[in-house]
Amino acid sequence: MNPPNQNSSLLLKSVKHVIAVASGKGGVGKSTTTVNLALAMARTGAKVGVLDADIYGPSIPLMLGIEDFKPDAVGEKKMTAASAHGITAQSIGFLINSEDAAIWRGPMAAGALTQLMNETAWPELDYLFVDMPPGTGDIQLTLSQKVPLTGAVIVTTPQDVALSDARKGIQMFQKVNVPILGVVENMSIHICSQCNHQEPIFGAQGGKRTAEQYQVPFLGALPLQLSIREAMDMGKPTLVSDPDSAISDLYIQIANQIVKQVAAQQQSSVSISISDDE
Ligand SMILES: Nc1ncnc2c1ncn2[C@@H]1O[C@H](COP(=O)(O)OP(=O)(O)OP(=O)(O)O)[C@@H](O)[C@H]1O
Repeated sequence: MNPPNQNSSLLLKSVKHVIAVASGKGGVGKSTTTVNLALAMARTGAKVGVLDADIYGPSIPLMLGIEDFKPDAVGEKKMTAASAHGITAQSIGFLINSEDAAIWRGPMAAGALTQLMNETAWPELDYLFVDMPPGTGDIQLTLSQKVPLTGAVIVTTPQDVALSDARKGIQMFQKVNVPILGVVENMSIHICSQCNHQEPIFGAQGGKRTAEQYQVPFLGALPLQLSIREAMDMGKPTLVSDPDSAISDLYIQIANQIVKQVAAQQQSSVSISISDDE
């Protein structure tokens, strides 16, 4: 058996683990979840970065309040990344106009993204989260093959249309031997900011059922809550604006689950390589 993702053509020497965050469907809260999980992980003392590879809607500069950042050259071939709230961030949005990128064909977009990853002067990082473009087409497939991924986290909402796309995402990563670290169910339940009434607007437990169906870990659920959106729009994600809240705690729990899954993957790929050598 082959070690996971052995065809990766990019090697990031300063980055220990690269984690893709993907969703089959757009708008399910992939970027929001990526940013908050990265900040949650940084709170545990890990060195964390985020790469915004969502060419159709690079939103991480806005979410981290760093829209005006412009990378500087480092030597002849590399460029700096931004830093915000204790994490490192690089975005396709710092370099190109998203309206131009939206019409790029698959190979061009995948080429630009792998170049962005390779030509950034990343500091030493324990985890680099890659906010993938939504969907499971050529761009996503090429990225999953070219980037040396430790694993993928799938973000979904609980309704059927999002779940069916999330399943396609799981299948895509499995096809290229990228381990699924788990499924996060976002917008799981709506909590009213006035009366705290809880309502499963998009259905209940769909992400959990999908994880069970594919026998991959269920990492946790996040509510649909006004404060999460408001914090993001201000460039101060919940982990920054309200670090001791129940919501921040949920992100921290999910981040801890991811750390555990990464460790489990490392162990299983070590044992796969050992048995390969025999
Ligand atoms: N749990 C949540 N509660 C409230 N609002 C949320 C939640 N998650 C995301 N949002 C909001 O939903 C909108 C879409 O989120 P986001 O941009 O993270 O989605 P996405 O899946 O990355 O979208 P795209 O695929 O278009 O890039 C944003 O306005 C964000 O603030």
